[in-house]
Amino acid sequence: MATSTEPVAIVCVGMAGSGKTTFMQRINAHLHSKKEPPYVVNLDPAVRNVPFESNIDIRDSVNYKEVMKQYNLGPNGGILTSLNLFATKIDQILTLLEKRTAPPPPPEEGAPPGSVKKQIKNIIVDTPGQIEVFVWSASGDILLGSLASSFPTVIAYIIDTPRSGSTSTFMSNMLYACSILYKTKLPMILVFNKTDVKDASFAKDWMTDFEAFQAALQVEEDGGGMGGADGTGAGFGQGSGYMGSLLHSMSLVLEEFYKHLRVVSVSSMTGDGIDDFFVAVQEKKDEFNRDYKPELERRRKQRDNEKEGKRQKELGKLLADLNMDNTSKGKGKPKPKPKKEEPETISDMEDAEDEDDEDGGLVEPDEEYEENDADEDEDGLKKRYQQALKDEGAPSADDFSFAKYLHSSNMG
Ligand SMILES: Nc1nc2c(ncn2[C@@H]2O[C@H](COP(=O)(O)OP(=O)(O)OP(=O)(O)O)[C@@H](O)[C@H]2O)c(=O)[nH]1
Repeated sequence: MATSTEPVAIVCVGMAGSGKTTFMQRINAHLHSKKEPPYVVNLDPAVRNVPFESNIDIRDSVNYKEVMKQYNLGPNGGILTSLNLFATKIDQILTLLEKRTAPPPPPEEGAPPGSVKKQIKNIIVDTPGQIEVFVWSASGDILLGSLASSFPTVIAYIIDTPRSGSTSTFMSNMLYACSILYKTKLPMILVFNKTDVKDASFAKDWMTDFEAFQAALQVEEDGGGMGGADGTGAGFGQGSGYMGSLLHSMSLVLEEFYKHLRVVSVSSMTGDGIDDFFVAVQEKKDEFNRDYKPELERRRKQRDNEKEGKRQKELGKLLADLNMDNTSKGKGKPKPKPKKEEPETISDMEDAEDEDDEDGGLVEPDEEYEENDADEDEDGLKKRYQQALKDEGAPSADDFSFAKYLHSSNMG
């Protein structure tokens, strides 16, 4: 059962330049000032300098430049492959996180009050600016999924407020956030950053008041511009009715999506709004435990059942290959192997080799196998197979003797 001391994982996601790293630095400093130092994880392999100390840094285990050189990749491929390599260590990472965030042992008698260790309550995670590389990759899935299966996990989507000033750039950002929410299926906080440059109240209004968004849209249409790259609304679309009606429809569609979000405005530069952000984290943590966790557990159970079904199927196939199933029971001899035609061409030969490979290296039982088999109890054999097919736990002594038995019968 969830407790309020249970650590929460905050994953910072956002477009390049939105201020993720500066925001990470700010919340890190904030937590330190509250004497609640967080556990810091950096998942951006391409970042040059991180202005804070990380407890786990992807760059310590994967050299992004080397990965690019070795696999002949571009920058995005390099980040993706680095994340893939890092994701293979997820078990070790989780073990470490669980160990570090566990409640400390009770203090020894007479220990000075300052020496008592505090439990880590926040894990903060920085991600690459190439959102799609992280959110839409298998490794991102593994990293986020594993984190969420161990800790309440919250996505902080960082938005560059000054660059979201026009209705179209604002809408693009919201659609991106929407896709992340549906892909990760984790609670999300929208963090409007850089509010020292531009106040985010306009964005809050647009999200809560449909009329306000429509009015802004009208002003932009009348002004003949539908949002330029600078976020000011100049230069793109030139007031085309198409853009206006698309944005209008989008705002209606997104109304439902907005209800699931918590919005905060902060300045990573000045520290404004950071307290608000942590209130939002607490709310979303409770929401995770209430709504998301049962769904996660349901999905995990479903996956386990599917895995078990597959395992049983494999077992059936294996026994059928060895002619150990009920249909062959009592018949004594395994089915004779059909005589293969001599290959006439190279491709025939390759096909024949492929067919052999499909057996997974298992050869048909021969006469000697059959003799050995007579002594072998079928049920016992099934059990041993089941044991061998289990993907967890160390192999038993039985497994080794059975492997030896299989090996010798194949060699015979
Ligand atoms: N004025 C202002 N500038 C900010 C704020 N937060 C970040 N910046 C600036 O925005 C720029 C980008 O910030 P970063 O923290 O490097 O952004 P990022 O999202 O980590 O960028 P990538 O690492 O490329 O993904 C830097 O020049 C920061 O100084 C803020 O709250 N206010």
